[in-house]
Amino acid sequence: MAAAASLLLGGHLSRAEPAGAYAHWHEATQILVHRPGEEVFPGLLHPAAALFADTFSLEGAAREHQQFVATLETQGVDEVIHVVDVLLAGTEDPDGEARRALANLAKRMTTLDVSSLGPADREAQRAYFEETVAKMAPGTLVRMVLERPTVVLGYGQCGATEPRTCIVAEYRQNPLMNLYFARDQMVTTARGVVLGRMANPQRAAEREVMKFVLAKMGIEPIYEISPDARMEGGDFFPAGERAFIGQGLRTNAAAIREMLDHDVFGTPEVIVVKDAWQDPREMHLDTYFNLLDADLALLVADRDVPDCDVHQHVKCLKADVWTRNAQGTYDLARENADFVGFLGEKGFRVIPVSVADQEAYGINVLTIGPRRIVGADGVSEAYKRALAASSVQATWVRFDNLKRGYGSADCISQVLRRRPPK
Ligand SMILES: NC(=[NH2+])NCCC[C@H](N)C(=O)O
Repeated sequence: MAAAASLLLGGHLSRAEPAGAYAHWHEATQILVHRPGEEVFPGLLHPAAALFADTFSLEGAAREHQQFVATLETQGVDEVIHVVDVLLAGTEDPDGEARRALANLAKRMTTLDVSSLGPADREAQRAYFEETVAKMAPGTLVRMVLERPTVVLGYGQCGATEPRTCIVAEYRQNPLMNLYFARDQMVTTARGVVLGRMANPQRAAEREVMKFVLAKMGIEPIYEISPDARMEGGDFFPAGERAFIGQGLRTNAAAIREMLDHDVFGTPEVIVVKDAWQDPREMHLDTYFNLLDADLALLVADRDVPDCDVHQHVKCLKADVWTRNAQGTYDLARENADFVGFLGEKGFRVIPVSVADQEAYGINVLTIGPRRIVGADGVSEAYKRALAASSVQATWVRFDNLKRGYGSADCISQVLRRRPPK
């Protein structure tokens, strides 16, 4: 509520302290989310093309998202900020800067295809479109951003009773169906926000919208991954002295190299977790690994194999350990170290999670504080007992629809600020 109020009053949310998360188990205080809306509809027609696991009820997913946000608020998260609220903030004034900026973004996300028109009509239609955008309601501009329509103009008949030639249109869209997975477009490190590059073309445009949203919140990314590299937020965990980053299906070595070279982590150590399996069921590090506290981690049981051999066991994890030297650059201190062994060495006890509970998104829980998580229900009683036995306080919400987009609580939350313990 505080968030909505300051958006309305100030027009943006800029603050003295920059965004940042020093450790994944520190108390989450500001979370950016997007409730799935009409932009998801085409994905329900062909889930695979949308990077979804299955079709689902959009109304159901929206309701589940609302309940998730309500749960975060009752669990004490200070601010849960919605992408749409940021887009709309301050746009009531038709001559204001906020509306002008939103209209420009909306125009960049929309295509007016005049290629089958004659030269004079092209110009006239472009001008007409400009005039139309200038009069649009802010909500229409937001739909343009989320649904990314293409209006294909051509010549046709005005109607059955009117044989004149008219301009007619066909409509297509390239919507941001996965925007609700708000973890993935960026990472929040100890130093600030790094804007990623999505691995799949279906999600490529999400970064521009998130960049706009961050700017409006007063958050300037400390770095943006270059167009040739790939990095998605689901692969990253800040962990105090160190940061973990997955290298696999979605995030590549080139992006991690850039992040090291530009010193975006701000940690003495960076652990690159190398996944040879590269299967969509475990597309990001946060689908098979998670951190619940300074000494407690989750790992899918069939990867919890010490001293494994990648040639024998495709889900075996190896880790490259980079350490920061006196010049502030990183050296490769250990290559292909045993990941499970490394966790033990650094004092993390692992709760092994069965493949069935992993598939129920039991690992993709959101850590909102030390040993405090919010996750999707549908996991086994045995798993709930294992968490309780490690003093983990878990709140379970129903995500029957939402998770069929191929993700759960962690994937839908971008924690922009975490508060270190006093
Ligand atoms: N952090 C995550 N695990 N995100 C899951 C993203 C799911 C989304 N449908 C995709 O394929 O990109």
